[in-house]
Amino acid sequence: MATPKGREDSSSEIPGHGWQKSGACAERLDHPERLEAEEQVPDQVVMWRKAQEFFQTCDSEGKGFIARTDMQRLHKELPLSLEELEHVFDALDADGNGFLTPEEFTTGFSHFCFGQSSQREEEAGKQVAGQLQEEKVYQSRGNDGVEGTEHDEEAQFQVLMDRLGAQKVLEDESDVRQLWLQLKKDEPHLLSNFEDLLTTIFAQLQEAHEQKNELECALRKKIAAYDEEIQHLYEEMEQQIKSEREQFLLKDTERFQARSRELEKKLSAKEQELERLLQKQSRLEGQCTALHNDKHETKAENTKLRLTNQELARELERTSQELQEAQQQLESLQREACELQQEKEIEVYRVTESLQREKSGLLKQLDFLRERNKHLRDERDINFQKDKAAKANTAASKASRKQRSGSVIGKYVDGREIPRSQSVEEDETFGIPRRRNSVSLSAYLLAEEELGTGEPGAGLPRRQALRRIISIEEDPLPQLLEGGFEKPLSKCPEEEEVFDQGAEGQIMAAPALELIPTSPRGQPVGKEALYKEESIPSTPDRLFKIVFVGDSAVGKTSFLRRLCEARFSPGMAATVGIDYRVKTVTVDNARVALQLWDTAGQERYRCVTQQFFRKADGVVVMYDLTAKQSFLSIRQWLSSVEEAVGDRIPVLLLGNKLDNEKEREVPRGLGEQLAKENNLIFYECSAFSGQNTKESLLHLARLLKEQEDTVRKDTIQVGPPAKKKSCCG
Ligand SMILES: Nc1nc2c(ncn2[C@@H]2O[C@H](COP(=O)(O)OP(=O)(O)OP(=O)(O)O)[C@@H](O)[C@H]2O)c(=O)[nH]1
Ligand SMILES: [Ca+2]
Ligand SMILES: [Mg+2]
Repeated sequence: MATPKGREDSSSEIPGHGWQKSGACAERLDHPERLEAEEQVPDQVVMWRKAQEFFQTCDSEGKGFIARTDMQRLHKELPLSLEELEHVFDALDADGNGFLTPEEFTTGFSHFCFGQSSQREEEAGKQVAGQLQEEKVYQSRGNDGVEGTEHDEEAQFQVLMDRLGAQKVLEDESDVRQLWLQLKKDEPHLLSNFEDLLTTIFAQLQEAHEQKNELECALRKKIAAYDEEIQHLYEEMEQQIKSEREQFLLKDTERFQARSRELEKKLSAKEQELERLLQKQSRLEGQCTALHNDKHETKAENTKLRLTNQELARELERTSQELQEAQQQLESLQREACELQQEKEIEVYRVTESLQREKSGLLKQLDFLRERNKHLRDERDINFQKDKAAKANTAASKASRKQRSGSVIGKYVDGREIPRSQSVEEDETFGIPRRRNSVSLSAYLLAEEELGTGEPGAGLPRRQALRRIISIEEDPLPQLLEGGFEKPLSKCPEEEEVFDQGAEGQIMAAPALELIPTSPRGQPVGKEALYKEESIPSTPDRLFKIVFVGDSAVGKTSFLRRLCEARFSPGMAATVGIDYRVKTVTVDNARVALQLWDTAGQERYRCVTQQFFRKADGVVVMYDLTAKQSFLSIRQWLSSVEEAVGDRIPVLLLGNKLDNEKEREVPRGLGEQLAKENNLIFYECSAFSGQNTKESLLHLARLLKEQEDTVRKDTIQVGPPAKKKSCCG
């Protein structure tokens, strides 16, 4: 729509509800000098005013913006259809948010107007150019005629189209050409309107097109911006994602690393566990193989043991059979031994009987001879006797001070003086243990000795020697106990003289009998002592043989005398060969008979004493604690005992003469140490005072009894419990 050239000035402020001074207009108002410059151009201000009126028309509620529906109100004001108004709204809504701000409205409107006017100027220029062209064309056409007319119309139409710039907006011009030509023919007066309309439309279209282009380019820009933004955002997003991812990866890596570390730890733990399990498995396998081998070995051992067991069982069976046979033989032998023993005893009693008869015969003869003697005795004899008695006393006292001569008993040991009793020969024949039989022999022998003063040594008259038979102290025979001998004994004390065939062969009258210590009953003290202890003599439960050894003069004989007769005789004669006593003691309610063998300490009798060790059950080794040499010989005695009997029998070490403390040469500790080294029983004692004489021997007797009990237990354990049977019934 061509707008009037004239311009109105509008110097008035445009009050606006929401109106902004925008763009050029705002500039004009701020700079009035410009306004003059522009008074020449009032159109735009008019347009501006128009625009303001339109905006207010649309924004009747005064919201400050126009919505689509408000735009419809312009329908009355403007010759535009609703669609066109829509187009216009879209064209004006630069930011496409569905609302028109005052800026968008005025910008769009002024654009439209200004664009129009500039366009118009352009168009005007073009028009002029177009007219010029037409004139030319017309000039040229003028030459062509009718054809030329159509051609002209076409050209006109083309010119019009060109002028309108339809090429840009119209794809197909045929309809318009047709309409134009139609109008040109039918209604040429409308042609200008039509052309105007076309112009407007084309302008608008063009504008729309431009706007569209602008929009497109704005859009493109926007899009570009958006794209850029999106790109930017995208990049940011990318960055973020990347950083996120990196973080995530980092975290993930860390987590992964942590996890992998954890897993590594777990793995290493598992590996260690596995290692341990493998070791354990190998150990267990080792144990298993070891057990397996053990099992085999055990099996093999088991079979071996089973076989051994079977062999042992057979062996045991055989042994028990042999044991039974041995026991039967033992029983038969014991029976035989008992029978033999009884025969022996009967024999012994018979011999004793015969001996007694002989003795009583001899005694009678003796008495008879004495009677005779008494009558025959003259003064010479009496003088001689006195001299002899005096000499004998001095000799006896000298003898006890100097080396002593053999004991009385020793004379008999040579066998020269007394025929060996039959029983002794028989004993050797039957090999029966000599103990019992040696009792009869030695009882006989002892009886000899006892008859004297009890002081062997200075020769005892034969008479007293004989009397000793009467007082058989050990194991008195039953009929003897009927007191068959008391009578001759009681007679003995009046008899002072007894001949004695000493080992040296000299005959000496015995000193007056008053020397002989006798008990009130006129018996030698020893016998009484014996009775005291054995109120009711009975067969002892046990019988042990004990041998006394030690250097000469240590006090063996004195010890035995103290023990058996409870008395001490100073100035004892040295023992010759062997001497023997029996002492019965009670140990733990058992009666134990001790055969005490007294040996001679002097070197020259060593061979005799040696042979007596063989059958010993126990040995007593004695030294004199006032004579060091006698202690030094103990080791020698011990070795000869060991040689003879080994170390299987108990040995009692006695340090004698404890009463003589002031002359002690051997300290107690030495004796204890020696005893400890050789596992001996040790006591210090005194035959003189009797200290420790019984205790030491009781200790030895108890040890012997315990040893025998142990041996018995073992024997009984081996075979079936044999019936308990004493040998002599
Ligand atoms: N002080 C004292 N003297 C004693 C003791 N025991 C013996 N005697 C004396 O020592 C001397 C020797 O005594 P015997 O008993 O004959 O010695 P032994 O060991 O029998 O000597 P042999 O028969 O030669 O082996 C005698 O003079 C005794 O009186 C004692 O305990 N104390
Ligand atoms: Ca808008
Ligand atoms: Mg002696």
